[in-house]
Amino acid sequence: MLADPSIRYQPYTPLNLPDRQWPGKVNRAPPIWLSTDLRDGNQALANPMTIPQKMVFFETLVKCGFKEIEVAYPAASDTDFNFVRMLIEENRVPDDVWLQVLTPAREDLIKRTVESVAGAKRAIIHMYNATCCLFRTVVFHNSKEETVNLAVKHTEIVRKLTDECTAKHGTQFRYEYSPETFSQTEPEFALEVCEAVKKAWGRAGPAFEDRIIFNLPATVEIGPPNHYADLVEHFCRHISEREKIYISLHPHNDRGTSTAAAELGQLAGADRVEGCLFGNGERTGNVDLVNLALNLYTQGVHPKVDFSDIQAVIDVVTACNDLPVHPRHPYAGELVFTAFSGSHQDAIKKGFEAQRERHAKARAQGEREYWDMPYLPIDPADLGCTYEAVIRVNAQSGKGGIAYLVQQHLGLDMPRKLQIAFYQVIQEIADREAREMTVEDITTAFRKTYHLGGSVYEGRLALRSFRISAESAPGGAEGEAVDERRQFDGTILVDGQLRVIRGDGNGPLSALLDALRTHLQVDLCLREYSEHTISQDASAKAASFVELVWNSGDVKGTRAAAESFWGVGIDPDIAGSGLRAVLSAANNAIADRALPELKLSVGAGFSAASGQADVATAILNALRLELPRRLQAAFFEEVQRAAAGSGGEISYDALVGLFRETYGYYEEEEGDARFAVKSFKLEHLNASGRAKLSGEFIINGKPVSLAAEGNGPLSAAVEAVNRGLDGRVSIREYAEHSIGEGSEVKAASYVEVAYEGPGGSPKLTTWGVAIDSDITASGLKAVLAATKAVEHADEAARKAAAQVAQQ
Ligand SMILES: CC(=O)SCCNC(=O)CCNC(=O)[C@H](O)C(C)(C)COP(=O)(O)OP(=O)(O)OC[C@H]1O[C@@H](n2cnc3c(N)ncnc32)[C@H](O)[C@@H]1OP(=O)(O)O
Ligand SMILES: CC(C)C(=O)C(=O)O
Repeated sequence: MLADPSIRYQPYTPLNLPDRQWPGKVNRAPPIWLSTDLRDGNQALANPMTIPQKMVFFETLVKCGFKEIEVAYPAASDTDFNFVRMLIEENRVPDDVWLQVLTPAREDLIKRTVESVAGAKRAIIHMYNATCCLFRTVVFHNSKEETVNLAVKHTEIVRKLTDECTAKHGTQFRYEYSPETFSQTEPEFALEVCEAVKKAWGRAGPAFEDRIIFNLPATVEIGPPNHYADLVEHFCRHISEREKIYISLHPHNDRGTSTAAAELGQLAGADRVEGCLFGNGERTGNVDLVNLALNLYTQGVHPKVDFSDIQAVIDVVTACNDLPVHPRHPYAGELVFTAFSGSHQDAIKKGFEAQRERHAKARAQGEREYWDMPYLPIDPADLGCTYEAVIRVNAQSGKGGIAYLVQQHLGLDMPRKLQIAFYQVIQEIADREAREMTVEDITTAFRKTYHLGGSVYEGRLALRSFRISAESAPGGAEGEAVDERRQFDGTILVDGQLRVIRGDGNGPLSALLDALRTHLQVDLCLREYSEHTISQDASAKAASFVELVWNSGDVKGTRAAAESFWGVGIDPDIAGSGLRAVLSAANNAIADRALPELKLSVGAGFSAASGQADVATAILNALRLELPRRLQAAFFEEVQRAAAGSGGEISYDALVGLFRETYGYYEEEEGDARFAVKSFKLEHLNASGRAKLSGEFIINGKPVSLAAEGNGPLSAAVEAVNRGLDGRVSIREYAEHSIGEGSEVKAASYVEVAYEGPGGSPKLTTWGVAIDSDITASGLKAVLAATKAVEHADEAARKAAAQVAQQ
């Protein structure tokens, strides 16, 4: 580059227009648009468009709503000429669309041009000759006078030929004249040429169809847009019979300011703008009509052309031009609705949230829902774009953007501190891999980090089933509200092995934390908890977020603990989502740390809580039975008794045998069963659930016929059993769950019955356990199994009663 460019380049000559009006004006209506994609755009392509390409492009322009389309330079080539003919002969031009064709001021070429549109309903003949000094002298070797004469003479030819064509074919013509290189032409001379052309045309009138179009090209953009606006205003103010003229702009983009030039030119009085979609055209291109139209749109002015499906337009234009649309191109570029940087993303995320609230309020008050978003001048949805690409994540991104994507794609509103924690996870990946993080990268990292989304992402601890029950805390002065404690009974997978754990606390989460502490020596406490509902289709789910800290050392779970662990849980049930969130955080806390293994034998001196759960775990793994808590306690007593009688220890195999024996639990086929329902009939007697049960049963290996009524099948069974007893049994607790899945699914039932012998003998409670593919049958079998122990007691009671009678 030159040290002093002024030795080579001259500045534009500013126009002296001190009373210029355009700076104080505002564009409040769209101009008449002319697309010259198929002419100026086409002539600038290395490979001009084929007829089929032109046709697709033309149809796209029509679909977008362009009513004036420069379709060809018909004298240039057969392709262009034939394309115009095809449009006309195949009736491809809607009635409200004007075909425009360009010709130089040469008679033979004008003739061919008019011939090309013969038979069209409506056509604009556009003739040009360059008028600036450089072109006059260098290209045409013409004086000013000869330049005027050239324009006048050929305008008269256009007039004559079009008149003839109208007479012969009925085509309605308008005339457009371009003093090419207008912005480099002396302003007074541009006026002089145009006045002469208007006169030669001789039929300009104020009606739309009669107006002559003076197109004022910035053939090469040689000055700033304000200069162009001055030239346009000067022309508009001084041309005679302004009301019979449409002033048209044709800015090129050599200085990169064609959009500004077109906008200021309209303020300066122009009525019409010629350009190309996405700014194709000679050199740096024609002004971009999409840009201009959407600039108006974002000012609340409908441009009267439609880009609601901008991608479809991009697809056609790029295919026909064989040129890409730059990723940063206004409104159309792949990246223009995208923010990578943290502060932009943060503002956009907050903007969306604020806008949602603002719109809801405005809607409720019947007011307009204005778009007012940081960094997004237009709603991408108005152009048929989704919000998917609005926020994209790389090493420049922040927590806000990542949280936005998690919100959009997983429906989770992360609390601020979780956003910070998860941001570290993504930053670490983005830095390490030095690449953009896709939405999938982020959602997968989220699922992995918080063990969310099925077995693939499960951590070392995973919830299988749980039950939360309430019990009143002891104590409390009379009249005081009694605190309810919560009990957690659950089955969790620990490193692939099912374990029964249980704990107590003020609420479900602290009860689970207690269980983790008791059974797995994972001593954590809750620092933060929040939840919200997620609406997915019609079914709402709960999402919970917890922050846990180690409950050890000096800080003992206070906010001072430096290290904390976040967890996320989703479940249809709110308690379930909280419990899952606790396990998710616990997984992050334990990382690789070893957990206490399941004991393979149970001793008589085991602590009640861990011993009962270990026993229950053995039964769960051996028989898939999830024992209710009180049954765990009852069976643990049996186990301790048995262990005491066998040297203080009992193996797991022996323990399973003991369980079967104690609760009459056998999975054999009916023929061998000790407690079986051979057949039963259940009649519902009324709406309140009263039922009549009759059937053939096996009780402790013996066939028995029973029939009785009760409030349901189980109470009817109890009633039937009571007929054969001297004492009475009643159901104290009933629980059930399914085992297996699909057609293999079975019901497991647990029944605790209380027995009261004749003559007020002490109450006895006993459990029965059974499974069956039919849930009623499994309940009945469990009742029958429970009566086994009762029968012994009844027998004893009867003997005792007989002895008393003999005495
Ligand atoms: C700014 C613009 O975009 S203007 C539109 C430009 N578009 C095109 O040129 C595309 C189509 N053009 C063509 O196919 C050819 O140029 C044609 C068919 C029009 C003419 O081809 P040719 O006759 O071979 O002439 P050529 O292409 O060399 O054009 C230059 C001649 O036209 C003259 N000329 C240039 N512009 C004009 C004009 N607007 N009016 C009259 N004559 C003109 C030149 O002075 C030169 O004349 P000369 O040969 O006497 O010196
Ligand atoms: C023919 C004219 C209008 C032209 O294309 C230009 O000046 O750029």
